[in-house]
Amino acid sequence: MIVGVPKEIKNNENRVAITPAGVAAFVQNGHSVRIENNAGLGSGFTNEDYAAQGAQIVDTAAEAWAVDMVMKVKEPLPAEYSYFREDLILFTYLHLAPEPELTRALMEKKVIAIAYETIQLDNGALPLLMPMSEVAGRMSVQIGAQFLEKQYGGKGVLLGGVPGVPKGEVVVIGGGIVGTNAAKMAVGLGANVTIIDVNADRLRQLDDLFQGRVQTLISNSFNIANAVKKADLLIGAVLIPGARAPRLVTEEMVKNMTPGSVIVDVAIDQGGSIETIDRITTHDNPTYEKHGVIHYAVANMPGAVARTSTLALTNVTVPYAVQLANKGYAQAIRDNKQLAKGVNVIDGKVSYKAVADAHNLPYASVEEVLLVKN
Ligand SMILES: NC(=O)C1=CN([C@@H]2O[C@H](COP(=O)(O)OP(=O)(O)OC[C@H]3O[C@@H](n4cnc5c(N)ncnc54)[C@H](O)[C@@H]3O)[C@@H](O)[C@H]2O)C=CC1
Ligand SMILES: CC(=O)C(=O)O
Repeated sequence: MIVGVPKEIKNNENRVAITPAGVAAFVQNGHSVRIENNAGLGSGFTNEDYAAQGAQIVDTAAEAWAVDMVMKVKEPLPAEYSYFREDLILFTYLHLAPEPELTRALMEKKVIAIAYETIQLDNGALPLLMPMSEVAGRMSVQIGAQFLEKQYGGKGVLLGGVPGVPKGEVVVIGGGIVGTNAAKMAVGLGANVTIIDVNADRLRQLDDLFQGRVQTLISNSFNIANAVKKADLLIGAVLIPGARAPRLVTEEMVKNMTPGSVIVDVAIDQGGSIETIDRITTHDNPTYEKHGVIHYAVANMPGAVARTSTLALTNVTVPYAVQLANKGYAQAIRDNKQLAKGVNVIDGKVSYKAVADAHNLPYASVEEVLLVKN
């Protein structure tokens, strides 16, 4: 199989879908890899590093897309839709629930679209989302701390406080991977931390993990309203796999926050969990202000720490990609239930229920589609 790796084109997206070690893994398994010129530079990998492992460096995105399987980091942008074609395997983050146009384009061109973020283990874990959630969770607190500084428009609160002065209040909604990593950083800085989750068992685990150093609260609108009101830094970290994020924080709740507070909605890639977040922001222009509160809604946070993120991401994606290349997509999906959960669009049909529901489209299970197709 020929595997292609285009250069990422999203704003300040410095990650790349493969490292030289990944090229070596494909080549050892008898495959060829085409990498777009300088695709790895943002993560510290040169053309020569890739070529030394047997990759072919190509000058244009078109050449990197003219392959059997494309590996990317972020969802394709409209400028890339023209590269879609029937039976192309696309392996990347897709986040289709808030992306009707991309969903339609993948369906129309009958791309086999496999989303990193919905590959799921039997215990419910999302192994290809996890490393980027670890990164974004940790970043959310350092970003929030920065925007709380006066020169960035914040209220001038130091999250850890100092002796004799109240600590900052950090409220995290969603106690999964992002939420836990955010809480670790916030506790480390000495802030008062509240974690809100809908899953009482998860709250028990967090209470154990943090040994009573965080306040846990069950998720309901009463608890959320009270917690949001006192938050200096509010972090949105909820997820229902594949689905549009639930809007848990209303505009009224945001109006009750004190001016200069900061919201970092990490869940923006699934459409966002805060009512006043009405746009995706970029690393170039990461915030806007509404009701006196700073809103941060960057959908590719890990792109800013690309060296760490590329290594962490490719550690987990490449083994699945090698399975797809070795067996072909149909056999790989049949053999691996976890990988099958990643298939969001196949043969023009939506094969992930939450995505079909988000767009009011018919759903067809991947097994059904494969039976008819082959
Ligand atoms: N903006 C960015 O650059 C990045 C965004 N993300 C996104 O962050 C979000 C969170 O990801 P993970 O932590 O990995 O997910 P996760 O599945 O580990 O955690 C989500 C948590 O949300 C909780 N939850 C669900 N509904 C809830 C409700 N109504 N109230 C309170 N809690 C609720 C779940 O019980 C779970 O504990 C996802 O949308 C993910 O794609 C991840 C990495 C980078
Ligand atoms: C998860 C995701 O979309 C990202 O890392 O950019």
